[in-house]
Amino acid sequence: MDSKHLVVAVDGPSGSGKSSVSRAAASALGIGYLDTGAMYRAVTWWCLEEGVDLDDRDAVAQATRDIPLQMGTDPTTPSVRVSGREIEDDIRTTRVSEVVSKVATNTLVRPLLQQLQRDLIDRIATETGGVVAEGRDITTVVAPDADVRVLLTASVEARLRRRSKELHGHDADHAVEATRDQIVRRDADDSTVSEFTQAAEGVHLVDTSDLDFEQSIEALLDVVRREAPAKALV
Ligand SMILES: Nc1ncnc2c1ncn2[C@@H]1O[C@H](COP(=O)(O)OP(=O)(O)O)[C@@H](O)[C@H]1O
Ligand SMILES: Nc1ccn([C@H]2C[C@H](O)[C@@H](COP(=O)(O)OP(=O)(O)O)O2)c(=O)n1
Repeated sequence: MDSKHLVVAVDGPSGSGKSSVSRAAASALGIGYLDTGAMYRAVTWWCLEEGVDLDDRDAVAQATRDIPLQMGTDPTTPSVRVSGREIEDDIRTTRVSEVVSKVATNTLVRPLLQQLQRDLIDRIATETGGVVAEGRDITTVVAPDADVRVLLTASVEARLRRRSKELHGHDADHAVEATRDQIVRRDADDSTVSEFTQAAEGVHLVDTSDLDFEQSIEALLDVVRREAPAKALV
C-alpha cells in the first residue's frame, strides 16, 4: 500500500481472537476497524427476517445487493445497523451462527461483499487515518496489498475453550454443541471458499494458543511496528 494510511489485514479461524484482538489493536493505533464476518452475519440475519431461503443462492445474492447495511467503524463501540436498527447482538446468536456458512459459502454473495469491504476499507482509512480489517480472506482476496497482513491462529483446544466460555454466558443450554458446531463444523465449511489455515506468502503467522489476551494484542502490534514503522504510531 502506497497511501499514507495504515491498512492492517487480519484473518483466522473462529475463536482465534481475530475480532477482540483486532479491535484492541485498532484502538491502540487510534484507527478504525472493520469486522467483515459481521457483514456475512448481517446478510444472514436479514434473510431470516425477510423470509429469504438461505439455500436459494440467487435470492440471497439479491438480498446482499438490497440490504440497507451500515457498519460501525469505531473499535471501541461495535455497531451493525440495518435500516437504522442496531443488530450487533442479534447477529451473534446461535440462530445466526448455525447458518451463516450458507451465506459465506455462496459464491454469488462473496464478490459482492468483498467489493463492499474494499470500498469500506478505503473510506475508513481515509476518514480515521487507517484501519484494521479482519475476516477469512482479507489478507488474500480483499486487501492483499495491505501494509501488514497477519494470520491469527490458535489450537482447536484453545479456541474451543475461549468460545465455550463466551457462549456459556448467554446461551448455556446449547453451549457445548454450539461451540463445537462453530469451531469445527463451521470452519470446515468456511474453508471450502477461503484459505485461513495456512499463511499465504508475505502473511505473518501469529499463534495465540499460549498467549493471553494482552500478549496477543502486543504480538499483533509488534508485527505492525515491524512491518509499517513509518505508519504505526504506537
Ligand atoms: N489470546 C487470548 N487468550 C484468551 N482469550 C482470548 C484470547 N484472544 C481472544 N480471547 C477471547 O476468546 C473469545 C473469542 O475471541 P474472538 O475475538 O471473538 O475470536 P474470533 O473473532 O477469531 O472468532 C473472546 O471471548 C475473546 O475475549
Ligand atoms: N471475510 C470473511 C469473514 C467471515 N466469513 C464467514 C466465516 C463465518 O462463518 C462467518 C462469520 O464470521 P465471524 O468472523 O463473525 O465468525 P467468528 O466470530 O470467527 O466465529 O462469516 C467469511 O467467509 N469471510
